[in-house]
Amino acid sequence: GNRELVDAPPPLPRHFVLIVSQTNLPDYYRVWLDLANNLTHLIETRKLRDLVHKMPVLDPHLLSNHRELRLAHLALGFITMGYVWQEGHHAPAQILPKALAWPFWQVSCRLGLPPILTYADTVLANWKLKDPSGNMDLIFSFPGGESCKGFFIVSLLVEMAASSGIRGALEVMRAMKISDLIGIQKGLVKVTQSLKKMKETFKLMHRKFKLTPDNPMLPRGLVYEGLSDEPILLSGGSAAQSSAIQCFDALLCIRHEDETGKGAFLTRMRDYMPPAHRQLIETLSVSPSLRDFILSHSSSDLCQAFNACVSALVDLRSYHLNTVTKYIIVPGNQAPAMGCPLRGVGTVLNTRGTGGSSLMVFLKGVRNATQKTLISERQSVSRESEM
Ligand code: HEM
Repeated sequence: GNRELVDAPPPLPRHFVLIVSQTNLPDYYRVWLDLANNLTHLIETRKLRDLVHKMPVLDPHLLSNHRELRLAHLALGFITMGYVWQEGHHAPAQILPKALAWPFWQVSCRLGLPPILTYADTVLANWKLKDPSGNMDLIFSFPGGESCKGFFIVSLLVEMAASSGIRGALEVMRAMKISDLIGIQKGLVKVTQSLKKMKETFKLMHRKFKLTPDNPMLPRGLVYEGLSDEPILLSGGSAAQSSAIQCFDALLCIRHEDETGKGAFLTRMRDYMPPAHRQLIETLSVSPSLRDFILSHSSSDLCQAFNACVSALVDLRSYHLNTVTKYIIVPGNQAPAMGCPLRGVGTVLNTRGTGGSSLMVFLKGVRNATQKTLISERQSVSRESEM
């Protein structure tokens, strides 16, 4: 099972095992699932584009619920990525045929997601249980075999480790409303533990997973036939679209806005998240500031709990930075042209030609902004003396 991929997969929480993922659509959509299920083979034998050209334009109206829509988005997103990149880096498709573009667009509108493969597709919606003991498998895969699978499954395990932290964040907000200092502290401890678990889980990412998570150049974007004559530029799936980390940033009042555009990039990534996730981040961001609350209540326990939480997020980002260095920046460790195409049709941060320096500046900037949110002894003491 997943044991081949990861050293010691953590057991799945019970509530997770009880969720059965959607893997089927009404029979009318069989052609989508046939293509998506055989994607690796169809890309490797270069048959996918021809089959897409023969595909009928299906009406997405028979998709009746959220889960079917998410599965359809995932399938159409995979087929789209395969279609665009079938011939490799140097010959990406510029026009998405109507049989793909039209239903993908409609499904995306109903979900409030962009018509491109997102992190919410490849990581959050692309798993199924392989056996009752909780081993997971992907629903759809790209060429790139175990690397591709390992990358998605480990990302999913990291997200699962974040779930108790999201609950902790909500507990903090609730406790703050009624000035329950112990409640805030308990919630923060939960978030800290979750961030530590995320980092531990992240370590399951093997160096042998070779992939290109950055976006290759498709500077002119993609024309969605029948929908827009102008090419549309969208970002590729990236863990920067993970809503969990942005929720923690919002809770801990970590601000990334500055002249380098980091904040704008991270805010833009919210457009690639499911609307309910985006909404939660926005609600947390406009809530009264937890940091100011803590500064105004001279409780050293609370200060410590807050700082432990921020430090755990700094640690997670430092670990991520090191991983990125090993995967992307270190020369000679470039992924093969047709690795795992977790790619978009626009550029996010151009790592090519700069030796990855702009990427490192970005990631370090994000980490440093996190660090700056720590409450220093001087700040807490000066507030105390004001009181
Ligand atoms: C080998 C594994 C990974 C690599 C090579 C990698 C690479 C990158 C790159 C290149 C970026 C810059 C933004 C972009 O180009 O889209 C980024 C950002 C980001 N990644 Fe990863 N990533 C990996 C795994 C993960 C995992 C498992 C997570 C956890 C969910 C994660 C969370 C993030 C976040 C939150 C950002 C936005 C910057 C921030 O908020 O700190 N990454 N990553």
